[in-house]
This record gives sequence, structure tokens and C-alpha cells, in this order.
Amino acid sequence: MRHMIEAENLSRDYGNVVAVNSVSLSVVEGELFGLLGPNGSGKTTMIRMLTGQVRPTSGSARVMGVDVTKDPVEVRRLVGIIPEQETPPSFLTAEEYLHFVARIRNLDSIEERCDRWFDLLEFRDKRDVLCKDLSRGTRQKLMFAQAFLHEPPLALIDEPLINLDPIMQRTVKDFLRRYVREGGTIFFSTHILEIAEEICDRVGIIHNGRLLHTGRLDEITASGGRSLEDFFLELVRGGAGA
Ligand SMILES: Nc1ncnc2c1ncn2[C@@H]1O[C@H](COP(=O)(O)OP(=O)(O)OP(=O)(O)O)[C@@H](O)[C@H]1O
Repeated sequence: MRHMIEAENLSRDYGNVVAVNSVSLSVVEGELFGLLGPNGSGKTTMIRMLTGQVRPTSGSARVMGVDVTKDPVEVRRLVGIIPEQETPPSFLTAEEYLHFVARIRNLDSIEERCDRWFDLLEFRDKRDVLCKDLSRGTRQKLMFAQAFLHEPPLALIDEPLINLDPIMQRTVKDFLRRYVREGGTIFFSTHILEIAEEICDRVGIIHNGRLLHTGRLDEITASGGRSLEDFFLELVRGGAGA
């Protein structure tokens, strides 16, 4: 089984704040892994470290076999990334932005690739609209399209469904499940437990920068008919890692 993400004692401080505190975890090929935690628990910092956007204070991580500290550029070339609350450049249209990403990634068949995403996420009618004039949901669709344009084997997504309406949430959830069924790997963060409960294979629960638990979703919910929410609240309110 191929390890797509391997983190060992990964930590990141911001001044006195320990955003991520000695987290070790691994994700294997074909898994849909959800990192769950309350606001400010360290999810974004974790994703930023795994994508070479933030240097760990200590510890190490390999993503698709590449050391994130030694070669962050290669990590970002290989994987797809949807950062939290990031928006595409205001001065480009949706289509210009995707073409721009495709050229940076040196992709072929640019028109076909972009068309596929416009159709899959149902926003072909917005292709000529400047990004600054798109709704938040459509901008999020565009961020999805840019992340998956090069068909990466691994995508890291920070709060993927936050601005999407229920219909688009369904489309994206179905897409993510299909993507892992076909061999892709997803690492995403959320504080919306229903989403995790619906689509994850395995989850990690982070609180105050500490990883309190990792395990298969079916194992968490199998014992005594307990919901993921019950389990999550028990752990987080239990004060572990505080
Ligand atoms: N660039 C930064 N400078 C200073 N402190 C930071 C920075 N980024 C994160 N932090 C702090 O690190 C901690 C973890 O933040 P992080 O954004 O990783 O959490 P999160 O789980 O993604 O939160 P949310 O769900 O609210 O997005 C918080 O206390 C936050 O204030």
C-alpha cells in the first residue's frame, strides 16, 4: 500500500501559539481522509505544512515521497490544493484563470480539460465572467477546477464545501467519492461533521494543535450506535490536548 502522506511529529508555532503540536499521521493511496477540529485547532496550518506553504517548526513530512521542507515546489507540482478562503485573481475571467493554471502546469488539451470542469461543476455560463464578479460559490467551483485540472493523484482541500449550495455540495461529494474509488487520494479539513460522516473513510480529530484520535469512520460509529458528533464532542470536551 502506497503512503501518500506521512507526517512525523509535525509542529508549528506562531510566537507563543502552538498551532500544530507534534502530529504524526499517514494517509494511503485511495483513502478519503478528513481532518476534523473546532475553529483554530490547527487544520489550516497542518494543510499548509503538508503543501509546503508553511515551514514546520519541527518534525517532518513526506507527501508522495517528497520531503515538504526540502522540496516544497515539487510537492505543489504534484498535488492539487484548494486553500481556505482563497479566491482566484479578480482581473481574470473564470476561463482565463483556468487557462493560466493549465499553462503553468504545462498541460495539454487545455480547452477540453477546462470544458470538462465547466460541465462537471455546472458553470459553463460563467466562463467569461471576471472572477471578481462571480458568486462565492462559483469562485469555490473554480478553485476546485484549478486543483483537479492536472488530475493529481492527491488533493489537499481546506474546508471544501463551505460556500456551496446543497445541490453543488452533492455534486462535489459525489465527485470526491468517485475520485477515490478510481484510485485518487483526498486529504481534507472541515469542522462540519455531517460532511465527514458522509464521505470519509478515515478521520483524524485535532484540538488545540494535538491529534487526539485517528481511525476508520465505520469503527467509530460501529461501537454502540455512537455518532461521529458524539465521539467528537466527547474527545474535544474531555479536554485532552488542552
Ligand atoms: N499566520 C499566523 N500567525 C499567527 N497565528 C496563526 C497564524 N496562522 C494560524 N495561527 C494560529 O494558529 C492556531 C491554529 O490556526 P489554524 O488556522 O491552523 O486553525 P483551523 O483549525 O484551520 O481554524 P478554522 O477552522 O477556524 O479555520 C490559531 O490559534 C491561529 O490563531
